Amino acid sequence: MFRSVPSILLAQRTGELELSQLASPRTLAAMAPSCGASAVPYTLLGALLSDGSYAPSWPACGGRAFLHDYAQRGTNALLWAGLLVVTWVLICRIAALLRLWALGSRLPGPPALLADPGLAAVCRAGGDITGYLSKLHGSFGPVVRLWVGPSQLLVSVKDASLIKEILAKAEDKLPLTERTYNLACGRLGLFISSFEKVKSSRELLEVFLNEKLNVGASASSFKIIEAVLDRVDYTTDKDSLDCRYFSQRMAFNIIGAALFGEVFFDWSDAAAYEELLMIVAKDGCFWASYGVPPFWKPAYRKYRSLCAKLKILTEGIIRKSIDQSSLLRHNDLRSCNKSEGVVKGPVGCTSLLDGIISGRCLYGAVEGPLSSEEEICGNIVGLMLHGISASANLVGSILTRLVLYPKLKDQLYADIVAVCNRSSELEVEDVLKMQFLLATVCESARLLPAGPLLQRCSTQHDLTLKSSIIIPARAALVVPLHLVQMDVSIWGHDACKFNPNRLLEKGIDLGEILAGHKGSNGIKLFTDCDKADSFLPFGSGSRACVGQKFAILEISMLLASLLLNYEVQPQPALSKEMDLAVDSNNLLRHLPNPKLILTKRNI
Ligand code: HEM
Repeated sequence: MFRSVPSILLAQRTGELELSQLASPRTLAAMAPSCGASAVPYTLLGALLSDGSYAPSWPACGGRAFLHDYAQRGTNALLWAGLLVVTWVLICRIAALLRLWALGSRLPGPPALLADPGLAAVCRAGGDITGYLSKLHGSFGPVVRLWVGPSQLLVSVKDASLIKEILAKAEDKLPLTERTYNLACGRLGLFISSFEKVKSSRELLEVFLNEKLNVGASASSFKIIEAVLDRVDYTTDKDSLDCRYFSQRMAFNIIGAALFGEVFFDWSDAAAYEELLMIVAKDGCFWASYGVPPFWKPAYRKYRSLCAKLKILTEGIIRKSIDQSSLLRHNDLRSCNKSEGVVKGPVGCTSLLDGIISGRCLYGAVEGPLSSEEEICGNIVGLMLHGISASANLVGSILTRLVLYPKLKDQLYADIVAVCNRSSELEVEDVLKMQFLLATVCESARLLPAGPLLQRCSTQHDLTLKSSIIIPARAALVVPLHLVQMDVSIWGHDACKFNPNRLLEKGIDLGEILAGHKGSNGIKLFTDCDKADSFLPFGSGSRACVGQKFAILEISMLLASLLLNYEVQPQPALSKEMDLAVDSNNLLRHLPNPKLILTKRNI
């Protein structure tokens, strides 16, 4: 058998070498008598520590052989180490895959093929995932597993108590969600997969969002809503407004003003920013679904350049907002010094951004999750993307109902007028008393969740549920929101019907619940456990929406101001189309996009 070069050299040193064992002419050359009899050191350390007895031939001959051999051995060692690492990674991957298959196949679901053909067909046709999951839950029960690919397991859960447990235990978001936000926003501390990493950013944001709704801030909150209404854009069509576009404008201005303060209203790039945000929000998930970013595709490169523009515009408005806040703070300081000598704390923040910056310091003097400038910019873009699309969706559905059901509009108007004192300005406390209005916003959110599936996962650990079901780590957990929030066994025979009164239970004060809510785990609006666990438009548990209270109250404030100041009607020509959207049981078959006419009320 061949011997390795090191063993030959070792043999050479010990004098046991036989010529027949020489492996190559190069080794022979290395051992030629002309190189002198002194032994070549075996290691580099040996060479350095040697007494120099081989010096006459080193480096001319033995030295070269030694270096050659040393390089060869070094390369071999590196290759071996690399091979061992790759083998180890592969073994771990295969073990994890086998484990996933073993645990996954214990869950009920269609026969385990590597990728479920039914789901693939539904996705290819851009079809109804909820309908497909509904059929599977009918056949397999409240927990169903599906193979999306050989290493991708999807587990859908429909039972109220299991959902509660899962949403509390599965603390991570799907890596795809993080990739989507990262692609669009750059580095950010919110919306990322790992709960551990997002925890403190969530808490900080919640504090500032709730602070915006503080009693002291209430007047300025309504000023924002009034400014938003003043900006209702009649330029495209003076007589009517496209409902979807109007809702988007409202949401854009509310979230923008909350984040950047009133400077947002004078921003000349606002329209371009809104357009960019909408494009980026639409395509983000598609591009993030590529495992390797498709740099070779011109459409992808265009998307990246739009994201870069979005970032530049965001940095611009952040700078404006910071300038305005420092000016205001400077003026405040001067007036405070003159009057009482007291300086305002972060409660006096003019915008959410101002709050975030003064709470954590923009320039990294305080280390923390929201401390880097880049991260603040990323978080702001993320909040704009998520907040605007989710809020616009909800505002749009409520406005549609207002024009579809004139009775609802009258009821809401009566509720608003009964509470507010026309002689003084509206305040947040007033809205907290408008029970029917709050119930309308929440019931609309129940019927039209922001997306069809609530998604979670546990990236590190398997989830063991009380019912001894084990869900393997990294499986995508989904809750089909339409099925759960319109489940007849929980919500009654009128589960699909719009009925705000279901939230107005005896002894329940929605305003009190909302005002008292401080945590970040979701608000409990129902006393019935199953209903509370199945009401998930804002999610629930460890990753529940931190903007829930803010969104419900801001949207209620917007509607209160809108209905108080304007008469909202559908465009007459479209009334027939509206009728077609509602069936004989008064159920909305699909959400149309009506044109609205707003007429200023004579107050
Ligand atoms: C009608 C409006 C909104 C709806 C329907 C909505 C809905 C949701 C939903 C379903 C989630 C995922 C929850 C879960 O996985 O359990 C979420 C997360 C989140 N929402 Fe909202 N949201 C709205 C408005 C807002 C606003 C206005 C903000 C802030 C300005 C906000 C901030 C967040 C944040 C930061 C998260 C991520 C939490 C995390 O990853 O830990 N949301 N939202």
